[in-house]
Amino acid sequence: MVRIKPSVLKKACQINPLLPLLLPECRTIEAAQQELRWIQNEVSDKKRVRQCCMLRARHYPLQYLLGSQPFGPLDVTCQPGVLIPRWETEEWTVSLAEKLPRDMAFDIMDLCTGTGCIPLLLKQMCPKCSVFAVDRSPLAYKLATRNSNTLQVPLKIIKKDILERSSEIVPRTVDLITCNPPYIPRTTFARETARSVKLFEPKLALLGNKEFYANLVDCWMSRTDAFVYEVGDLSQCYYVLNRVTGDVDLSRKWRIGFRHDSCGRPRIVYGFRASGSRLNWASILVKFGDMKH
Ligand SMILES: C[S@@+](CC[C@H](N)C(=O)[O-])C[C@H]1O[C@@H](n2cnc3c(N)ncnc32)[C@H](O)[C@@H]1O
Repeated sequence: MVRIKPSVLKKACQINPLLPLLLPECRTIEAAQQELRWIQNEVSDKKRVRQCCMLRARHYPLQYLLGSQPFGPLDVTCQPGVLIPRWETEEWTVSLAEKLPRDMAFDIMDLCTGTGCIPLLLKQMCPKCSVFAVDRSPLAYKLATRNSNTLQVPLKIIKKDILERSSEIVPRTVDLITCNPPYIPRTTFARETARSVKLFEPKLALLGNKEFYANLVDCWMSRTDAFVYEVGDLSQCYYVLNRVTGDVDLSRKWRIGFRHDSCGRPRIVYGFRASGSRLNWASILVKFGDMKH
């Protein structure tokens, strides 16, 4: 990472002596000023504002300090030990929610739910749906429950390891599965992950690779009509595509697409049954991404 020039630090200090503490994370004076305003808005006590800035200098995440993160129309409570919702996830979740039918009752299950941000937003925007949310972390389970209660968005929250026998999680099939699994491979974690994430966000939420996409094909596709899975790179999209096209039965029954985020990075692999579903997924997901199969 490029070091901050002494001239920038000096200029920041002249504006406000707290700004240099925010520069290591914010990088520019303008971004540091914005962040200081956010902290001052949330924290009235001057001593506490300084403490927050000192924690930021040590790369402590802003959302853990302020206690929340906007996610679409919702303000989701954040706590250490549970992944902070990302803008990339918010972007596709809002786009998906806008495409789902509002006037129909159907079932959604969000796997690896963390704060519950994805199912909370889907349920908020499609109130007739029944929405399940699953996570193996006790902290995530507690926080998703708290978010569901405080936002008054009812979810059925389940504490379970999804890589274990999936049949025991919910008693039936669902119309749609969403999932943002841990997808950063160990080999790239140390090199490519931001320091604040490496130091302060839970490894359980971050480290993973093909196992969650293998689990999708092996366990979950038989129990849903459609799925939307976040990915970290194109190899994870192609893993799912190749597993489906390499299997005569799956290949005949399923359509698969990829979606990029607004920065042009691969972000989603999604799929739906070609026929026989309660909902017309081909028309719902028609402009969600690019069909590959
Ligand atoms: C990348 S985070 C996503 C959190 C949230 N959905 C979001 O988008 O902000 C992955 C989540 O998966 C959970 N997790 C990891 N392994 C799991 C497993 N085997 N079964 C269920 N949940 C798991 C972690 O606890 C974490 O909350």
